[in-house]
Amino acid sequence: MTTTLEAQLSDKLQMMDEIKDIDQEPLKEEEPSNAPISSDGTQASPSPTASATKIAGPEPEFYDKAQKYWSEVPATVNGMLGGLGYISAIDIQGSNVFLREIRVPGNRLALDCGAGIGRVTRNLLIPRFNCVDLVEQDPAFAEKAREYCTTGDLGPGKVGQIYNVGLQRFAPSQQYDLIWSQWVLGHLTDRDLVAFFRRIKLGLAPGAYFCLKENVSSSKKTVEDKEDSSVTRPLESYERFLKEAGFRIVRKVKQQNFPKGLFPVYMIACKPVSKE
Ligand SMILES: C[S@@+](CC[C@H](N)C(=O)[O-])C[C@H]1O[C@@H](n2cnc3c(N)ncnc32)[C@H](O)[C@@H]1O
Repeated sequence: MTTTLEAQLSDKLQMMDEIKDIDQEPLKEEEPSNAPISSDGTQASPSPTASATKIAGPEPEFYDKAQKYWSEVPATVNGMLGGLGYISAIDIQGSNVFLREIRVPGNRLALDCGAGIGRVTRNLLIPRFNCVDLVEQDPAFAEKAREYCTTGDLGPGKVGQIYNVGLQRFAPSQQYDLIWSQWVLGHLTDRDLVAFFRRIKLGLAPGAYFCLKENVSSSKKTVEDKEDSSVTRPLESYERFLKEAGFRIVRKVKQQNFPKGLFPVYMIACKPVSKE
């Protein structure tokens, strides 16, 4: 099993399997269903409705494999970053500069998508927002996030709902001042990604941003990682899918100062076309 991000990335670079987009059909949305963990962190499984949701084609395998992969990863910052825990501070610094530049209008409530143990919530979002909700598919990470984001001087009040569900089934039930999604969208199929973007749009308060931060491929092709069951898309794919879902891109910045040999990482801030 690949243990470090460096190793994973070199695997990916070696493979450089140039694959077609997983699903290019017109997009039909699945019924989403969220299962929040209660504020004491006790409940951690999808609702019966959610688990009854069926996805056609090869997708269940794609999601099941990712779930299995992450279930074997330690619930630590190092685990979240594939062994490159030391890049966390640089990453957060880049994100902070990005958020400062776009000037997020509100500071009431934010959402962290694919939150893992809450590394982004704790270091980027909690200092800026009164309350942060999280979405994370792995139950152990979701449990850990509650602890990681409420210990020390952080206090319990800053973490709201933790939704233990895959983003492919998540639909926001609140209006957020910022929705942040980092290093997770490669785990969604193209079809689910666009459907997710459409649902996320409905969870934005007036003037709010949806931001994504993702690896992108250096070529114009999507690169597949069979081990963690993810894809690394070209930047153009994210731009196209955002547009297709009704977003306009407000700012796009490449993360600086990451170690050499990694995929380029981009931050994109966008707003719904119809709302502004
Ligand atoms: C590379 S980690 C990033 C975690 C966090 N965003 C960060 O930057 O520290 C990827 C996370 O995405 C989660 N994940 C994978 N597939 C997912 C899905 N379909 N829906 C929601 N989360 C998912 C994994 O469980 C893992 O916690």
